[in-house]
Amino acid sequence: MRGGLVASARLLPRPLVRWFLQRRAQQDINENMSGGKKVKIIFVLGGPGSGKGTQCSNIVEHFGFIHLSAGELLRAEINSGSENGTMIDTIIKEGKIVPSEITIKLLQEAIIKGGNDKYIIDGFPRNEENRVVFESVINISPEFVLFFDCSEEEMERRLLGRNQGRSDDNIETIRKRLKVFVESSLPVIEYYESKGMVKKIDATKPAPEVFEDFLN
Ligand SMILES: Nc1ncnc2c1ncn2[C@@H]1O[C@H](COP(=O)(O)OP(=O)(O)O)[C@@H](O)[C@H]1O
Ligand SMILES: O=c1ccn([C@@H]2O[C@H](COP(=O)(O)OP(=O)(O)O)[C@@H](O)[C@H]2O)c(=O)[nH]1
Ligand SMILES: [Mg+2]
Repeated sequence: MRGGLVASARLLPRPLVRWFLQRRAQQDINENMSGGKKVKIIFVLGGPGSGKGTQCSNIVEHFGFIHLSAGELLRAEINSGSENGTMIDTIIKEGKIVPSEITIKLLQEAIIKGGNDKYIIDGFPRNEENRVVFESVINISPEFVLFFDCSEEEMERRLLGRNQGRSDDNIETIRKRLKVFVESSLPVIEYYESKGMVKKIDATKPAPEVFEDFLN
């Protein structure tokens, strides 16, 4: 039966399948919110190595947010041995951006599982398509967007010293990630800037000072 459904879904036009999945996602999030407060989100953006993860840990310690790192969710998906794992692994090693549907589904599941009303989403949306699909599927606008602004030399230096055994923290992939950040992620920040939603922070400073600037 399930196989039959999957086979029929393959025969349907992609826009129709996408519409159906969006309806399902909105329903799920709405059910999660029913009886509770409206879910609030903050996006945390910045180049690779700008300190997003470090500052998100500080923020959750001081405020009652749940920290969702899109990159961590994707790495967990690889490690779970899911059917998409190999594809995600290849994309991350190449420094490219995973298809929106995959990342958004993982974020949606994490929001529902979190059962909280405040989420800080780290490293997403990474391109305009991510942003548009998230808006239409999840239907929540961020309260504001934090942008950790850091020089490329400093980001490169930090990533080479991160030492977390990541397959993408090597000079070749780092250079590709920096290029993808400029070409695909900066336009997302510019979009939110045009709406007056960005809090930009100088992230080249030492981590405690960056957090101080966030608090002010
Ligand atoms: N302000 C900072 N100054 C120096 N090193 C930092 C700073 N913030 C983070 N780091 C270090 O740089 C590396 C990348 O930080 P991380 O928070 O993982 O960045 P991102 O999530 O943006 O890639 C880590 O090793 C971290 O300890
Ligand atoms: O929404 C996302 C977030 C991450 N990634 C992939 O996961 C990698 C690592 O992301 P993460 O945010 O963990 O890296 P960071 O910027 O923190 O170093 C990225 O380079 C992308 O290949 C992605 O495709 N979509
Ligand atoms: Mg990170």
